[in-house]
Amino acid sequence: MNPVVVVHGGGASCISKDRKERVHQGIIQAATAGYNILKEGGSAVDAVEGAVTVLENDPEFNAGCGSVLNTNGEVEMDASIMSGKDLSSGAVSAIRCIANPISLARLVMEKTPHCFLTGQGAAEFAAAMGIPTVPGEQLITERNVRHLQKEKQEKAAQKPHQQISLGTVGAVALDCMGNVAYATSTGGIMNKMVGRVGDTPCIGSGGYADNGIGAVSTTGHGESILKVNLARLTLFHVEQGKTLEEAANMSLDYMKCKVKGLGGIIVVSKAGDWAAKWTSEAMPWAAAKDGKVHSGIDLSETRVTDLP
Ligand SMILES: CC(C)C[C@H](NC(=O)C[C@H](N)C(=O)O)C(=O)O
Repeated sequence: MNPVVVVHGGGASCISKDRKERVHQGIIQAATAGYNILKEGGSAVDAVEGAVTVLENDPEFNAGCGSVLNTNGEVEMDASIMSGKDLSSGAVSAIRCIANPISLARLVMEKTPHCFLTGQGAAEFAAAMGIPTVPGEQLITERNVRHLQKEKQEKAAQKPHQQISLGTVGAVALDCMGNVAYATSTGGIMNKMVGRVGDTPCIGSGGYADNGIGAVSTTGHGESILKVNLARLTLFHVEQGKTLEEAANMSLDYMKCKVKGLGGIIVVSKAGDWAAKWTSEAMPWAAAKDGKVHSGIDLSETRVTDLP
């Protein structure tokens, strides 16, 4: 089986030109990291964790360092991961002071009898697993401090505004053994209430993986994604015989019509086909397969480069 990895960097609105270049670099780096793991015989779970870790460590994206701030100016993160082999899943929500929530989600999947840990219990589990804490400020970027201020001012003035380009991250992969997996990680949405949990850690909404069908990772307005179970809905359409593009468009359209929510989807099938679709203004994405990486941010341009 030829391995495939697809990554996304959130459902973005207008990205400035110089930021576009940095976002593009980051997304390619993550796809390459995931692909190299698969090439070296790593599993789909290893690949999605590896790709998402690269993006959590990149301050341009809304996950790990670079996460958006809640209404108190703090970072609270959500993440989940799933193996399509046996549907094993791991999720964490409202996580503070940890560099890589996706690795904690994987530990929940592999080292506990549970699927989902939150708040204090998740923090205690992280400590027990030897995951170091980082000072909260280490995850906060100047850009997000500015954005929170702006968001609060606009809200106070009741100006119509759109959430600016954020950058939730996700990955899907198919490995040489025919296993699929997904991973999604986020700081959530800016100016959210303390304790707000979105779609990202919820299996079926923030992602889904089943070897019999494929794997999906989502981004977008979490409350809308939760209401329609966007990831599982997409795979349902694939199960019904739709192509990946049709399935992604159908579930995104449904979310738009039913709850006026915008978002984006990456999907890989058990056969190794893939698609990236969005109803937000843009979505940074990259797909690595057969030694090449295809990538794009908006509809204006798709690049193809050879993998090193
Ligand atoms: C405004 C939206 C399209 C931006 C998008 N946000 C998420 O994906 C947030 C995540 N699904 C949640 O609700 O917690 C982003 O970060 O790029």
